[in-house]
Amino acid sequence: MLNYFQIASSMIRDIGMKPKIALILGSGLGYLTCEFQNSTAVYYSQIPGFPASTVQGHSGRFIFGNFHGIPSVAMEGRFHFYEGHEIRDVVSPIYLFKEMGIERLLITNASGGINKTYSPGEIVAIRDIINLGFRNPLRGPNEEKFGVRFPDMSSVVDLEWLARLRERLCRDGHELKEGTYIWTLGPSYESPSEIKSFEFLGADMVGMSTVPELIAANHCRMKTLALSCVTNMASGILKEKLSHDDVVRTANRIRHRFSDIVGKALEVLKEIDDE
Ligand SMILES: O=P(O)(O)O[C@@H]1C[C@H](O)[C@@H](CO)O1
Ligand code: HPA
Repeated sequence: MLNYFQIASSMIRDIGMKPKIALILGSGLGYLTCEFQNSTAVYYSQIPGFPASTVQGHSGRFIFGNFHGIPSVAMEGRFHFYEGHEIRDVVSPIYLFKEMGIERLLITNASGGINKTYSPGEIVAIRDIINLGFRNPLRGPNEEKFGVRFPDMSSVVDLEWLARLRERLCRDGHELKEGTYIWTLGPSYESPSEIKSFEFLGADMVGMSTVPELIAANHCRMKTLALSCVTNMASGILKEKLSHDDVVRTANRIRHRFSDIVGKALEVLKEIDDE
């Protein structure tokens, strides 16, 4: 296992800043780091033993900088199980962030909409998850320094942060929908019959990431918000075939709205932390 403490300490020392929040940027959503001020990049390949990112729309680097006045670090490129990584490696950034002293995490992703009230380009907050990947990143010996053997999963996101963001957006005349995200292994998209069965299970969105990250973040008690960009309706709902190029294109198309919501999520966080 990587020595997260050693890596985190040397990164913080070399960069000369201690981030307060970490962001994981999903497919096509890496553009948020353009808004970082005084930024420094650290490529995953510069970190000995760290996994490499292989997916189009995921650059494979950390960006450190000031984001909406908060010292932040963002992952441009996450690790997916389907890339061939071990499940523990998929969540290695979460424990690295924890060792940097970070208590807040904002996860983003691209997903397929199962709930027919959603439409492509809509941003939905994840309220709950279904682990259909049947992989758990906590399998194996428990690292007691991070968390307990059997973590409670009754709320995988920080409900106060979510409620405050919802209120804030409502004041501006926008509704923030909340839904359940189901994780499949990928990399093939789902079949129409799979989507019908996921709907029956209670899922609103489907994707190939995020669930392992939420389990690990919950394990080490990081307060997390998760925003999903519904880039397409899930398989079989509309006539169109699914393609990753379209996923990335839609994520890019809604960049202003996405960046506005993320900005407000950080603003409400400052209010919460100041209280
Ligand atoms: O990293 P995310 O979950 O945003 O990426 C989604 C899931 C697959 O990696 C890819 C499929 O288009 O986009
Ligand atoms: N299915 C799985 N993952 C996805 C999808 C989808 O329809 N869209 C974006 N990521």
